[in-house]
Amino acid sequence: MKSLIVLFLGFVFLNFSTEETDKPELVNIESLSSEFYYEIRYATPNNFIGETLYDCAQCLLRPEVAEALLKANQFFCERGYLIKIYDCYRPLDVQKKMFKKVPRPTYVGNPYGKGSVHNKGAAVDITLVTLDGCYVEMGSDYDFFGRAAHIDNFNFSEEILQHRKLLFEGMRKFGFQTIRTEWWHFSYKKNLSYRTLNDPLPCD
Ligand SMILES: C[C@@H](N)C(=O)N[C@H](C)C(=O)O
Ligand SMILES: [Zn+2]
Repeated sequence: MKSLIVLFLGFVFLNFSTEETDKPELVNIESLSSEFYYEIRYATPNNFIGETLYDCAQCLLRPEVAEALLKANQFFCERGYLIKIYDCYRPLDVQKKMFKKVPRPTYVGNPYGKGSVHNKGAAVDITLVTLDGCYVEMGSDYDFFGRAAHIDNFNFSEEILQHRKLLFEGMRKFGFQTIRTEWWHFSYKKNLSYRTLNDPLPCD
């Protein structure tokens, strides 16, 4: 019995140490693929706070989430579109600033409750663009907090509904979940074991 317990503890310890030493917690998606477009709004004052919140424009994600996003991008590419990234990992302190401005958990995850899946490096805010980077209409601007952003609002042209349908289909296919109030937000399903982070973006 004693040796079984020792064996079990050894196994648990080895698993933890492998996870902590071998795998980086977050990867920069640019190091995995050059096929994304970027408009990291929180690295500019053009966002709903009106202030620059990040020191640099980077998309950091859990490696598993980054791999899933690469697969989704390939899916869209085969259909004539690519992903444009608005936001990925977001430090908890930035979440607090956002929540102070918009204390509505349906639009900004509550940093004093569960937080946001962005704070775990496991959510993305994205849209689609054409292969050469041209705008694709989704029915509202990014971070428009109102009915026009809701995914259960079907009061749009057939073209917009088709764009949204494709976006949701591609993302769900590779393990992302939608939320009802924001067409651009996708949380990776398997995020429960990831911890919340507050490290600033690693800008050189
Ligand atoms: C603030 C917005 N871009 C967003 O990501 N909202 C969700 C709900 C979040 O904060 O997790
Ligand atoms: Zn989001």
